[in-house]
Amino acid sequence: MYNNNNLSGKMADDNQIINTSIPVIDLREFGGSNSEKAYTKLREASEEWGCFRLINHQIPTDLMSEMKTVARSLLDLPAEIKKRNTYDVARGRGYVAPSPANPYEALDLYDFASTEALRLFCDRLYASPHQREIIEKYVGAIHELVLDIGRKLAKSMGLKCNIFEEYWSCQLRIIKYNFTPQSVGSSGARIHTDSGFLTILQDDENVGGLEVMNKNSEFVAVDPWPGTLLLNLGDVATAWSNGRFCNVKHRVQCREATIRVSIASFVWGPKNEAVEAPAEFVDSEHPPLYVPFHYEDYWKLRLSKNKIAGEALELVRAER
Ligand SMILES: O=C(O)CCC(=O)C(=O)O
Ligand SMILES: [Fe+2]
Repeated sequence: MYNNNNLSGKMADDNQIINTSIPVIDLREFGGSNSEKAYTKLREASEEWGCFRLINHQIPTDLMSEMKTVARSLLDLPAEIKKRNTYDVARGRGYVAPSPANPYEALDLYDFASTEALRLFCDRLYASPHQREIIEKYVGAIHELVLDIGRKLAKSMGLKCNIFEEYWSCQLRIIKYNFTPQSVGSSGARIHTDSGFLTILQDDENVGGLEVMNKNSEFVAVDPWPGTLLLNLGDVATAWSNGRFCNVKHRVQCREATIRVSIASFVWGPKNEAVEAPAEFVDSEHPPLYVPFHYEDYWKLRLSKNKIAGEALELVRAER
């Protein structure tokens, strides 16, 4: 997640966009005759890119489009109502308002697996019974997918556990970019890595602009692909895997003067435990790269140092 206060502005450099595609992971290939290949592909995508398109997943297409409609209508509510979206007043988390310099606005549902958090989010925004039902179904389906991906990622690395078995903090964020003719060519979300382990992104089905960085530090455009999801790995994934998983750098560029809506489901970190590489990833050739840390402490550190593109991991490096 990036610093909400400083998202926009033209990019200083004029990075070239590369015309290749990010890896595609087909969930139907797991368990069938291509299963072994599918796990290898998943591991390679996670190590080399830290992101991939997920196709043939179990979130129904209808639910995805209904959720998009709900997201749009909540983001279209009057500002006074959207401002009621707070879950942590002390830290200022909740509704992010757009400003002339910043075309981005967002509503947050922290802890989407909690019925109480869901109820509060809906109550504060005066969501209709239908909207509540859709949000509840959507976060339920995303939660199932998170668990499935946690099992598959672990298996792809030769582990038997489910990474997200313990209680992990998670957050649903619905985002609207109010792109105007003046914002074309500028940045809607500046370059960042996500601070947690995993992000499941339902990007806009029509409006592009999302770009991810490959291993050669080139930006690759992530074109819309309706019905699919984009999975990103963040800083916690890099720390947990003892440096094997890539925390993908990405940004959103304004390509056209239109509204862009995306829905991000973040899986941040274990609630009650430190982020630490499993013993299987550590040996004399692979000493621990990072000290164990609690996600919330890392999040605060990242924000206070304004290091949002993965650099904050240097601050939790183990001594050599
Ligand atoms: O809106 C998007 O497509 C990406 C959003 C994003 O990267 C984030 O919220 O961390
Ligand atoms: Fe992101």
